[in-house]
Amino acid sequence: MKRIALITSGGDAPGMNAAIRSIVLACHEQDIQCLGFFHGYNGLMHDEFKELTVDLVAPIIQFGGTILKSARCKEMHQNSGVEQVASTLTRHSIDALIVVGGDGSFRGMMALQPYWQGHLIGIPATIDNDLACTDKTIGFATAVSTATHAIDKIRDTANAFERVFIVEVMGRHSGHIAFNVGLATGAEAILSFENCDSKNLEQVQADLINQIQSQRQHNHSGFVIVLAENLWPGGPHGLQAALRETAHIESAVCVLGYIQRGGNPCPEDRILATELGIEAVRAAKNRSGVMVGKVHGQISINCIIRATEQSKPVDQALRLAYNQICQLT
Ligand SMILES: Nc1ncnc2c1ncn2[C@@H]1O[C@H](COP(=O)(O)OP(=O)(O)OP(=O)(O)O)[C@@H](O)[C@H]1O
Ligand SMILES: O=P(O)(O)OC[C@H]1O[C@](O)(CO)[C@@H](O)[C@@H]1O
Repeated sequence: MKRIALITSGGDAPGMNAAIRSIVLACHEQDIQCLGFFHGYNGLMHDEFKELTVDLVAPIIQFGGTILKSARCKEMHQNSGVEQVASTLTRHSIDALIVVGGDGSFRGMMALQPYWQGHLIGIPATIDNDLACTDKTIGFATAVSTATHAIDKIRDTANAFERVFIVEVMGRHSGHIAFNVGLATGAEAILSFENCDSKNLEQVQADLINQIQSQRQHNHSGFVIVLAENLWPGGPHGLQAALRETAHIESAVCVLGYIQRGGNPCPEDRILATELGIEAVRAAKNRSGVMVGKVHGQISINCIIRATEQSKPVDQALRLAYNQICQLT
């Protein structure tokens, strides 16, 4: 193997830079040239790249974002776009492409498979943690930590004003961030896909109102609701209006948004990214169509189809813990 291409794709995740660094260092050690293409699949489409050297990546492990930039790329949903990417890889005599990204980015690799003979390796990196075949994705631990610290601050003002707060967290359509952050902050309520029947939100709303009203009778502290994005019609403001209109409950809304995607990666993400980067280069020699992950503390290499198609529910133990805490408080 002489030459590897590398992209970061989809939502950026803290730890992507640590993965880039590790891949480049592993390539250097094995005399493999490493070309970094910019802006996800767009860079492969438009031949926008730079050779990644040890000097370039040496100081980046602690930084959020990605030095290769990231993007979504519409053209990848059409055969002509995929063919263009394949032709760039062929023209540069690339032996393997490593994609650092989420499930969509891996679907891009699957689309590429029929058009390109080189080896395709995925490294899971998304704050959403919605990829199977790995306990955690790169960026998730940092996002949970960032959101936890933010809600701790919100808690102070919620208590001081005895206010209900609706805090929206990211996760696209999965509740990994919502459940972990909700438990870590002692949120009074977690509303996510896993514990709310989206076809019966009226019942969810009625239960929530009961919970708020009964808490009001017993103590005068704040009430923090962690709400998963894309769950409630109209988002957190929709829920805010519903609480006001049906029960005269006033609340404040805080959308944590992109703050969860930024910032320096926590040690756990740096270490995970470093391990997966090294393993990805090793796998690129003789495997293709696989994702390198970590399951129960061990490196695990699985087919990207399985990683993207299999669902990864929020840990049952986490949901049980939340239910028990709710009964105790
Ligand atoms: N079905 C598909 N076929 C081909 N390419 C795809 C497909 N789905 C996604 N892609 C490519 O991968 C890119 C990234 O996908 P997406 O926007 O879903 O982010 P992601 O990798 O899932 O990361 P995150 O969810 O963290 O943002 C898309 O912009 C597109 O270029
Ligand atoms: O950057 P964009 O395109 O607004 O995407 C936001 C989405 O990306 C993520 O941050 C990562 O997948 C999701 O949590 C969120 O729904």
